[in-house]
Amino acid sequence: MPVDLSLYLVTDSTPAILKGRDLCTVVESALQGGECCSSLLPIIQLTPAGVTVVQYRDKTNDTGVQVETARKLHQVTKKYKVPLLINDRVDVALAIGAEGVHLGQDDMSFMEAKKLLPENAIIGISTSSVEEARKAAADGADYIGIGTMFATPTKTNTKSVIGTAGTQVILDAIKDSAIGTVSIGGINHSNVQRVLYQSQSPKKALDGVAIVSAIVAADDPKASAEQFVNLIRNPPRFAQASNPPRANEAEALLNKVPQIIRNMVKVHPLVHNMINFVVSNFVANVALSIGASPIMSPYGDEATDLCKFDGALLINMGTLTSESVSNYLKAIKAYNDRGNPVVYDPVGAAATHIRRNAVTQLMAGGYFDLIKGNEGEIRQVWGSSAVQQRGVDSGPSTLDGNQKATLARDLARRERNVVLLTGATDYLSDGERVIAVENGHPYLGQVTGTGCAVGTISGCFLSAHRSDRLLAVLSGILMYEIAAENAAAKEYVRGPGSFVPAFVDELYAIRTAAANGDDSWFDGRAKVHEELPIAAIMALPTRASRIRNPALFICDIQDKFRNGIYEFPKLVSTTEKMLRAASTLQIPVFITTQNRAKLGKTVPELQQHLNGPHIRADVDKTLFSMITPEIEKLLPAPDSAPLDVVIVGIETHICVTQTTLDLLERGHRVYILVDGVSSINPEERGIALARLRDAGAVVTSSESVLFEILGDAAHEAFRAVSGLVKETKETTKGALGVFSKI
Ligand SMILES: Cc1ncc(COP(=O)(O)OP(=O)(O)O)c(N)n1
Ligand SMILES: Cc1ncsc1CCOP(=O)(O)O
Repeated sequence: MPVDLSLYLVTDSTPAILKGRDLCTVVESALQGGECCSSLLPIIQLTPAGVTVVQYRDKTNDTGVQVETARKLHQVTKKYKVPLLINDRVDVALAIGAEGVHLGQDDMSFMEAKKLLPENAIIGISTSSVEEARKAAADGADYIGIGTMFATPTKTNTKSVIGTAGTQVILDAIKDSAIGTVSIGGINHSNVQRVLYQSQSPKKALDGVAIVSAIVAADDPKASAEQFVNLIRNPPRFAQASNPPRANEAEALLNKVPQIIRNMVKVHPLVHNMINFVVSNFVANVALSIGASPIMSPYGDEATDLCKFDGALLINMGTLTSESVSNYLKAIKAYNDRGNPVVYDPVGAAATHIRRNAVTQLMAGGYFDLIKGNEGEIRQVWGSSAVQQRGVDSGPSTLDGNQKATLARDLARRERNVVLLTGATDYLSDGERVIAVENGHPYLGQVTGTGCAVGTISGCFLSAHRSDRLLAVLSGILMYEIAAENAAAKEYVRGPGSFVPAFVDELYAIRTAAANGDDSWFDGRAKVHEELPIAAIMALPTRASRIRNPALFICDIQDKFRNGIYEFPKLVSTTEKMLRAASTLQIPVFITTQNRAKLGKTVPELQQHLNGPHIRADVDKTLFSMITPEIEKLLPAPDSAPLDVVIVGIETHICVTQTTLDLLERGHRVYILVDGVSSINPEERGIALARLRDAGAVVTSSESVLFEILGDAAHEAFRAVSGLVKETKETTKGALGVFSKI
């Protein structure tokens, strides 16, 4: 049955939220938030007019009180012609004749509830992953509650906090279904528009938001509901229409750049820098030299006044302190509320635990018009689990140009903003267009602050040119990088030291030329082209880091191969050790055989270890890859919980290779045990392992993996596993002796 989910009120009877008030009175007040229109509408409204659904969620009272309260609430909701759903309790819903129920993953199944409830009852299901959402849609649920959007004190036992990015993935996965969708968790007046805007996938958007505390705990629930209705009806102020690429996009953009620079100089924008202390002075001088007005203020409360100058805010977390994040969040809110541009430079994003957390908090806490960073930083923001960053440098590059372009494009698409991935070539994308810029000079990499200044410059251009953010940032980078080339070409510039003053002079020279309407400095100088990204960043190899979610894959260790495969018994002994450890640690095991009828079963030495609940599959196949449809069905979706697949078996260059590539392609991480894989020709091993390492797999040893899974000598299985390692030390040595020479 269709249900208007736009403003979905979930009740809470805990004293901290209800504050001694009567629940029915609070709910009635919230329902009055749309009273002007609701009496004209049928019981299931199709236009948002105040609270559109109420869910009675009571975790404290016993059944008798719940039935009594639900009955009273139903009187109220009926008056406002709004459906009442009961959380968890089908029996309570039946007792009072409620319009439906909301069920969690651990509650009565959809099918059972469907059997018990009347034909037209509304049934909603909580989901936090793609599989749960797909299942609810396939079962025929009326809507899904997707969450938890943001961590919230109202429900602390939530399975996962998925944010707008996770919600978007779920919406995308069910884009072909008509099922209703509502987001829940930590949603309030200041983030509701962003939740709706940033969660949207190209083909499916949220139908509404479910709110507990922001309405039930509000001093004035009616005013709160009214405010939600207004916010839900309008896009956030920072929302922008997309600019789909046209033919010759780079050329079309370049034609506009001089004009954009002239305009920026004329506007003389203010740029509010919350920037690291190392580069503050240099960056302020750069901003002045291009004709902007910099102010450096790390004090979040000051932003409420500063944002009124309608300039841009730069968040550069280069010298993070314990107070930085809360100050940033205040400032971001002030600029977001006003619709003024915010630039995020996640300096050193992957370097430390504190910085990684700061990235998570800031990404959840506000909207950034531009995210600018090097490869390591942008990968961290994207959510790669294994970024290596030493200090603030990018760390070793793992992506080629095309992959960088794809990363920038996909992050911009996901966040619905603009992303600049900096490096010798800069990749700039708004989620549709990707522009590669090859201007600049190596001296820029030798002077502290030159990267940070790009964030500030971008802010200046974003605030002066609002209609096309990609064009604004492109103009800023070109002004900056051409000035660097001009400075480095001066005969008195001998290195980074003499480069700095020359660079500031050249920025000033371009600014002066632009102010005089002279664009000759730009003629033929831009080294810019359009980059066509590959399919999707999901296809990028996910480099493995720490093993967190292990699974053991045993590939085709069958009798018929015994005589042909190089050092077969040693591979079997490694596999036996891994199977025994998997049983102790209850690691899920997936086994395949290739054409069992012809090539025989998994070898007898391993058979005794192939029982138990952790043995998830034992599949015969003709495919070379182990990722058969049967096994694929059993794997978790990588966006919810990528596996750390430890693989052993044969042949390295055929079935092991194809399994590894399939797993990487699906976003899982793969660890190939050098002492557990073999081929008929030993030379094939080295070639295949090198290829798979390039593709993103980790080539390692059985013992190393076992200790990594344990992680701590205090692990309850430590004694058992270390005992096993000791017991098998001779066979391990033998296997390494032959297999480690790759
Ligand atoms: C609309 C909506 N979505 C999700 C939930 C959470 O339900 P559940 O997972 O069953 O957790 P509890 O509410 O039982 O704590 C919900 N209630 N409503
Ligand atoms: C019931 C529930 N399920 C996931 S989060 C949540 C509580 C949401 O409460 P609030 O709107 O106060 O953050």
